[in-house]
Amino acid sequence: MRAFSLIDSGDDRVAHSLRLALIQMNIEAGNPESNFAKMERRMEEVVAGEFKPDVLVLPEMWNTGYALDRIGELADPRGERTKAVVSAFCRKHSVTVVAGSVAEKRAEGVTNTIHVFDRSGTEIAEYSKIHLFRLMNEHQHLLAGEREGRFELDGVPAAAMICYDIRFPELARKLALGGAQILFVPAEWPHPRLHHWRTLLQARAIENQMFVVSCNTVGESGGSSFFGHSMVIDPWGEVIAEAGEEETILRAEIDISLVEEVRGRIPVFEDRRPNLYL
Ligand SMILES: NC(=O)CCC(=O)C(=O)O
Repeated sequence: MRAFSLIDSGDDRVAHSLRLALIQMNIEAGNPESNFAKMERRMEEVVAGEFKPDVLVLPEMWNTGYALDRIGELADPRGERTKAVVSAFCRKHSVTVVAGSVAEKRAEGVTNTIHVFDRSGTEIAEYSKIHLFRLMNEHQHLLAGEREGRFELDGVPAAAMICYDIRFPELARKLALGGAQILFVPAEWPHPRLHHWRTLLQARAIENQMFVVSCNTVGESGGSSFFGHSMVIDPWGEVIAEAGEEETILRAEIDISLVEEVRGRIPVFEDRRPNLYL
């Protein structure tokens, strides 16, 4: 029995509700071995519990953390280790995974990249962070992505942004205009900007009338203190689940039909006048 309800429309089975599990973890900067081992343990713990998730969400740069000085030697070559581990996990447990982001070594440089896998373990999307965060020196060590990240999870149109990307509302709006109903946001966002994090995430949900699912890290590293507060926000802007500042698994079930309902109540997309301000 699948964990979510489905509407059958020929072969196109559309999920109505999705069960989400967000792995809010303390990442050891500069230690991919330890981070892979811990993440694999956490993922197994999540699916072994009573709450059977449809989608697992992992945080930003979970393989290396912000060990940017050594990122070239630490990053996962072409993301191969990440892909092998997560794809096998999806196949084994028939779950989808938004595999946070990992530092990935490519011929041109190191990217901060999300891989998304469906229930069969097939990679269905890849997105590399397009806005690099100067305050944490990303621009000196990482290569920016050049395209947006969209995909479908169990028939639900979705998209991804990474951390600092949420400060760019025009990207979220473009993804929503393209049909996204859930926005996934892996992050590694530190104090003292908790109020920015909460406000920006809620604003992206309210203005685009979509779910926002953000998975942050916790712990201290490189002089930064990552505060957690992973969140699941509905299209009305209500926070339906929020973690504290400790390692945890944040679980929530979302009803996708709420997107249509909210978009029907306040028809923001129909009322836009882009010819006046774009
Ligand atoms: N890892 C990041 O992109 C951090 C972004 C951040 O902290 C911000 O304030 O923006």
